[in-house]
Amino acid sequence: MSKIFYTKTDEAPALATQSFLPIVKAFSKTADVTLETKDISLAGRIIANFPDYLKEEQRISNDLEELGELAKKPEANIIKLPNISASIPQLKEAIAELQEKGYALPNYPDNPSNEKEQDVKSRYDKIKGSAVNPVLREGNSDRRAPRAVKNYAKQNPHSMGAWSKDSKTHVATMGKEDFKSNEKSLTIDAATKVRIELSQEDGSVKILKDNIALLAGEIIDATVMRKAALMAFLKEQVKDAKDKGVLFSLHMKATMMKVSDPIIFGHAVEAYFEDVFTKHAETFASVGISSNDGLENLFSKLNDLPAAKKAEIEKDIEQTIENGPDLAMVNSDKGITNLHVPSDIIIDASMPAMIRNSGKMWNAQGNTQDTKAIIPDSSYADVYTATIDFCKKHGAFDPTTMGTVPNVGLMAQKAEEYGSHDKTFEIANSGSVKVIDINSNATLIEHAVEKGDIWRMCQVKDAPIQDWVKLAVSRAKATQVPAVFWLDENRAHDAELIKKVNLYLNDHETIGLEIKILAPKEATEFSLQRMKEGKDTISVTGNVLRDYLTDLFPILEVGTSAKMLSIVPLMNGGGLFETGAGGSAPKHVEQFMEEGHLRWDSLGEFLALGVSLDFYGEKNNNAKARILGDALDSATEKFLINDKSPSRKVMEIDTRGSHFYLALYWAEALVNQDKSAELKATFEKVYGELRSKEEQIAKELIESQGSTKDVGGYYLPDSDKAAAAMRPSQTLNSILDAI
Ligand SMILES: NC(=O)C1=CN([C@@H]2O[C@H](COP(=O)(O)OP(=O)(O)OC[C@H]3O[C@@H](n4cnc5c(N)ncnc54)[C@H](OP(=O)(O)O)[C@@H]3O)[C@@H](O)[C@H]2O)C=CC1
Ligand SMILES: O=C(O)CCC(=O)C(=O)O
Ligand SMILES: [Mg+2]
Repeated sequence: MSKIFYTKTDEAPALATQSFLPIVKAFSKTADVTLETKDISLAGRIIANFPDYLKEEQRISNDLEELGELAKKPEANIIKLPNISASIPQLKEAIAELQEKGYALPNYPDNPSNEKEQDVKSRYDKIKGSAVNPVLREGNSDRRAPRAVKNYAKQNPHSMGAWSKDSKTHVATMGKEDFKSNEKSLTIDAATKVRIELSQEDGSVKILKDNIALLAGEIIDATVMRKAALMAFLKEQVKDAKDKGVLFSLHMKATMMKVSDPIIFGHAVEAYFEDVFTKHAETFASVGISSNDGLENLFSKLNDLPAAKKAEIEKDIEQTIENGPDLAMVNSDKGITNLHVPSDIIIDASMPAMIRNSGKMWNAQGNTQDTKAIIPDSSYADVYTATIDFCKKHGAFDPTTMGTVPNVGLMAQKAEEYGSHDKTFEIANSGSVKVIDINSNATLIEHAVEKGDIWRMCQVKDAPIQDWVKLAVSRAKATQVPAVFWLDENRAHDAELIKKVNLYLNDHETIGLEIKILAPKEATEFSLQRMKEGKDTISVTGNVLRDYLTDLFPILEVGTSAKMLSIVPLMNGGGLFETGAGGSAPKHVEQFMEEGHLRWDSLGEFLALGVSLDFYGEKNNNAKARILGDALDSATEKFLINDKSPSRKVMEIDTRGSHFYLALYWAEALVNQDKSAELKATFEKVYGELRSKEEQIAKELIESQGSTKDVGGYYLPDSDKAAAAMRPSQTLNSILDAI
């Protein structure tokens, strides 16, 4: 019999699971639904990949690999919570925590000097960054705010910072010699294999990657970001931010674009701290400081130096900050800047948060200030420029009246940038990079490159494109809302995609539907204008815009992307149900440790479980599972109407209290249905008890707050301690245990 696979992940969502999963298990049991947990946490993935270093009893199965295989089967039914896409500093922290817990794992070798270290590094590099989503996402993405969520936001609008016409906030982007401007693209006629090679100036040839299999109809693109142009751009921005008196802030995605963006981040650190890096180049090299890992790592490595040297460097850094433009802060109280950790500022969440906050970010004094948002590559920067310009002109959006922009995103089978991880290279020697067809020996794409340039290739297969067009048409039909393909005919890759979109639209009945193709800037303006007028518009986008827009619009519309329904209809018939569109909210864990209050909003989990149960019922002919799913949907609506989402403040309802109310309403809905007398009878008792003890349970849950919490670890918490911390109401626990 098939099962629902529920993922164990990291940080706030993993804590929330400790409280929510016991409820889900207790309820599902009554409908003969089997649930199994799979560990895709960062710690779990590390442990699973190093069995040869570990004791027998420490070894665990490779759950990600198993789920990846399952995702290709029609019976797949996976509930996927957000997991950490680890930057190098996070990966190193996780390794250190595991070593401390007795796992004899090797250190991450920054500069491997032998084969063994090379093997260790390549295993860790597979775990690093966005390593889970591309494996599980064997389908395209359908993300939207359900009607109940929109209605809730209209009645309970979140705060929106006012915008002023003379805000100095702006986006700075390269526009030349970047990934967008240097892109070349073509569609492959017949299946073949290609290799990527670097012809170096001394005449020698270095193979960067061999035997890349391409299918007929596959689109490939390749491009290069030039280091010299990037450095000149970044230095200009440092100066300009100082001149204009705005915050210097860098926005990119070092997690998802795990090869290119940490390098770009490192260049920004070096551009800002140019004097420091020039003066101390040798010292930095001697202790293995890499600008790519950020300031936090730099400061910790200074401890390996003699005290006087350390003090001298710290003073130079302080001086540079004092003389330079103000830096945007991640945490002003703790002195954590935008340049501390590459994974701290992730563009999909950071730009909308800034736009929601009047276009301001935090400065070192803990005040908000206008900002220069630096987005080096110009591929999608226009979207934010257009949004900022729109807010300057029209003022902030009004959540009580604005429309919605759902998304249909192309991402199946490592589409587009998801497939670039193993085809992105920091160029070691000047020359030219060529993509060569192994069968015909023809050069398909060629770029002249210099040392330090970042070259990358992406691919997108034909079948996912067909599936994406089909999904877009079906959403447009289901909602009768205009659908816009965000594609720019002047961009090489998009021009290839446009040909296919026009071709595959012919496969569908589209009479009466409004379907457009607009470049990202125009698509943003079109959608924002409609949104302001209370009208809805479907955005149909490639992979990166899928990521950006499914935080941007939800954060403006409903305050957070945690409330999104996030479905991935898998191409082979299964279902992957993601929980919201946000990340793993590290800030929330910090608050939980300090104050015992967790403000993770599990609405995404509730929505995902609802569709997963429904899907389960349909696939397994299990009527009770569908009743359970329907009841959960009604419960979620009531939950929203009664506003039982976690509060941000300690001693008010938190994640655990919100789960209790969901259970209460879920039981109530099962009592109120008439399709299954058996379920009704079971839940009459449960509901009666939950209702009569509501006050007692709510009190026990609140009283457990207000003190520090210890769950025995960050990346690998102690599951007994975490369960105890997340299930503090004995009254609730015993009712659930009795189901
Ligand atoms: N699908 C996945 O697996 C994803 C994973 N990630 C990973 O998550 C980590 C953290 O990423 P980051 O960019 O900081 O993004 P997060 O989404 O974790 O955090 C940004 C902010 O979003 C809000 N938020 C997100 N989810 C919730 C929720 N359920 N309830 C309440 N508020 C929420 C909070 O903002 P506020 O304070 O404004 O309320 C939060 O501080 C990274 O490792 C990243 O790679 C990121 C995105 C998706
Ligand atoms: O894969 C990742 O690292 C993050 C993905 C993400 O942010 C998203 O899917 O919205
Ligand atoms: Mg995202």
